[in-house]
Amino acid sequence: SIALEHGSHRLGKRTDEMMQTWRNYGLGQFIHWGLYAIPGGHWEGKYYGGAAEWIRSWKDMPNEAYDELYKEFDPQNFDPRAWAKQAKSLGAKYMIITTKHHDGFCLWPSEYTDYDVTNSPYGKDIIGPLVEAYDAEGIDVYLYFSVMDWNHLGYRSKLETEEDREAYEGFKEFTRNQLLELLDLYPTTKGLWFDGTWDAAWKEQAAFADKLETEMREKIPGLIIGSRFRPDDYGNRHFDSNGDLMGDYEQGWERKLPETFEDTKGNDWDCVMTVPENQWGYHSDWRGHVKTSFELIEMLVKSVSLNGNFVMNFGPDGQGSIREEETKLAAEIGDWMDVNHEAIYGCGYLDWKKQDWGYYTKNRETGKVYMVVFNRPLNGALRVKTPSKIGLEKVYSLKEPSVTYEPEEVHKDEYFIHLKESKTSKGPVVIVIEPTKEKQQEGTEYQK
Ligand SMILES: C[C@@H]1N[C@@H](C(=O)NCc2ccccc2)[C@H](O)[C@@H]1O
Repeated sequence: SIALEHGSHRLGKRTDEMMQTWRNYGLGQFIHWGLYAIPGGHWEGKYYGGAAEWIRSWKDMPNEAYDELYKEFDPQNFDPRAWAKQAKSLGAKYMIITTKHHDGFCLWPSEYTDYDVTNSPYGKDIIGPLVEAYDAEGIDVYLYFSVMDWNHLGYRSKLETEEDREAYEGFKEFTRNQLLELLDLYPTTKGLWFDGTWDAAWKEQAAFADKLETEMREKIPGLIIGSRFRPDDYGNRHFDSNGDLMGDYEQGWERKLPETFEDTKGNDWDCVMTVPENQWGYHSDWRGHVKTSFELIEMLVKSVSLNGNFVMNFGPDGQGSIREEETKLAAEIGDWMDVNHEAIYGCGYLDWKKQDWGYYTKNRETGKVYMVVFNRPLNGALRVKTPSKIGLEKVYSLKEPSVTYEPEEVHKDEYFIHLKESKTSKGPVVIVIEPTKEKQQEGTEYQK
């Protein structure tokens, strides 16, 4: 292996309480909110086809025009308690809020810049009331922070001249100050979700980032930081030059999902997902495919079945309202979660052979097995192959637990479970198996 000073500092998973809590969330809510919600993907009557939160980089949007938008930020509809209540009914266990996106505008009163909410007509802290409202609903709060900052004069994407390097030192100090300030102001935050760390300039900062990550972890013991923050000695993020995971979980699944357990390398991971194909900030004209609640539930279940968390994105509009499409999805997913959350919370990977009807999840505490059925076989017979000597002690549906199923053994350790579920059931049906205790399959303990 390659000698690294600033590579991964831990092999294997974190096993402490805060990480176990993180591992058992299942479902999270991402919120992308900021000045980009004001133009909402349009400028002077023209439609911007890129991601709405990147509109400042659009050739038809003069930087000067974008940089004046903070003078219009006055979201009178902003209601953090309503947002938190909606997240509760969705069934989200944690929420990630953009404190500062790539444009550099800060939703909290920062001592280190004037480019923040206190200098907008709104004039008040946004992050604090959100943290308070979500804490009150029992939803853990994580802070999204973009290292890339188009507003700061010291920011550089690459370091070419001596002047670049001097300016960038100031930018690094500014970045450190803002991060420590956020942890001081919002000490109940459970972790940081970093973004905008792909620049060559940042990839040269292994030592600085390593020291800063240590400082942040000292400020809030147990703080959870993913693989997208710091580069190793050779500029590698997510996995260091020896292939070991940086940070506490893999943060590489943005708008995509792993297909197999092997794709996850056995690590903890999250998938962050947009409702349209590629809009995080508010865009008033969603084009292309907009995901249905059925598709989002399948992505959620697939994530949990592979030991990941699924984080669904919301992009409130310029006045602070949650758009109706997202409200509708939150209600539909919430209704399904009300009945089936037992197959999500505290659940993870089960090493039984994947079948066509859908996904298995396993409750890490009870060992109960959940069959989440998305593809009902035409003959209604769900095939289940168990590891040898594991039987199906008790089988029932989460929706109607009183109705038990008698599995039909069609081969050794292979059964058919004949679905009785009424065809009208909305969304995937979940069948619960309480496996016999003959012998807990070796190896599944590791998957925890
Ligand atoms: C979570 C999302 N990340 C931001 C983004 O720029 N993603 C595009 C991207 C993703 C991975 C490598 C480079 C660039 C988007 O604006 C969202 O904030």
